[in-house]
Amino acid sequence: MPTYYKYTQLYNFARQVFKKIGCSDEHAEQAADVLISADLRGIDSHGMARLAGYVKQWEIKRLNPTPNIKVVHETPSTAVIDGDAGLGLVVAPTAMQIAIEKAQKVGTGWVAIKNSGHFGIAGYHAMMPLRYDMVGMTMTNASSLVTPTFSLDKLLGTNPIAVAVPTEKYPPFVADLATSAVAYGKMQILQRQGKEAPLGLVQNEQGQPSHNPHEPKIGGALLPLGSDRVHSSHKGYALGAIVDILSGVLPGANYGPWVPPFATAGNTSERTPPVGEGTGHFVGAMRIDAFRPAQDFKQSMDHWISTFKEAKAVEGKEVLIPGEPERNAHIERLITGIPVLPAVVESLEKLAQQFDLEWLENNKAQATSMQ
Ligand SMILES: NC(=O)c1ccc[n+]([C@@H]2O[C@H](COP(=O)([O-])OP(=O)(O)OC[C@H]3O[C@@H](n4cnc5c(N)ncnc54)[C@H](O)[C@@H]3O)[C@@H](O)[C@H]2O)c1
Ligand SMILES: O=C(O)C[C@H](O)C(=O)O
Repeated sequence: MPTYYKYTQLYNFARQVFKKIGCSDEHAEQAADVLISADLRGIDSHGMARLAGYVKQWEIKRLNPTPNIKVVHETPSTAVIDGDAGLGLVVAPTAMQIAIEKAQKVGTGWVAIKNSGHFGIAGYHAMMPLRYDMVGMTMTNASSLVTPTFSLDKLLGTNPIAVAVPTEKYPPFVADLATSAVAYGKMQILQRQGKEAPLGLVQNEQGQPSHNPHEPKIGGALLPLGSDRVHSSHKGYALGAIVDILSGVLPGANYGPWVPPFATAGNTSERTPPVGEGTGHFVGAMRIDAFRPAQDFKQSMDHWISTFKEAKAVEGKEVLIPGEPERNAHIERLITGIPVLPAVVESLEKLAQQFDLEWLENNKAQATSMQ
């Protein structure tokens, strides 16, 4: 059974932990905001559940809490950023801010990032340009846990893509998804719950279908989006490869199996020597009015959304717009609080002890009253 916490409690706890590892106030707030947005949006795989993983990165000296994030190459519409081994949770929003400023000046901004780390949910960064009437796009490579179609080798990360599009009266369109059949974080949730994985998400060491959510740690792997060749895993493989090339090869970050493992990832071995610097991301912002008056576009987007919402649904189901489930979770969790599984509570309790924070003791009572 999960325990429910107010998002402000979790946000403050995460912020304090980031400060304890040496982050500035500004960086700690930014990093905590990305994590808590994941939990609020119902993406339990990438919120507070990952906090201990970022601390672990710092403990093994893979994370610089005081990075000098700088532009190392640029044109009016593009830049390459060196994240100085900082938290991806901070480096990616910094890069997106630069992309937005470029788009404000010349219509679009594209920023490739090297020497960064795990950036949390791609959707957070992709949504940043929305308030400027811009389309946002984000992607990142990640620890290699995914096989290319027909392979036994884990050469790709779960490499997510997110695209956020502004609207007039409807909530924005926000597609935010791993290019693997499932994000590894969802396997971690099954591991915490002691549950099996449905077939089609992982394969075992021999490349056979498996129900074991631990497979990526014991010689097996995650499958690309599509699961197998018959069901179009070659397209998931291609999408994951595109993300890896733009995020890794383009800026000079590591790519493929050289992407450094995130501390809690299934694949813990690091392939050396590296072929680039750290983990890579790619972000972009496109000003709508560089193409068409923003108001016209947003009205058409509303029409697009209403058309899809009105589509005839199969019995007992509803057609959803990408971003809708997360927005519904956000509204609900502001009221109910955020459910945290026992294994995650335990990891947070350990952090509280490690950093001499009193958070969990104080909040258990309040948490109970929210259920
Ligand atoms: N930082 C990293 O290295 C990394 C790697 C992989 C994934 N992630 C993050 O993990 C999170 C989860 O990814 P995932 O692939 O498990 O997500 P998912 O499989 O839950 O898919 C989510 C997307 O599908 C949409 N969606 C869900 N149901 C829908 C429906 N019925 N109709 C229309 N759209 C629907 C959602 O709105 C969302 O855009 C994402 O936020 C992603 O960015 C991060
Ligand atoms: O956990 C990782 O290494 C990548 C990502 O966050 C995922 O959940 O797939």
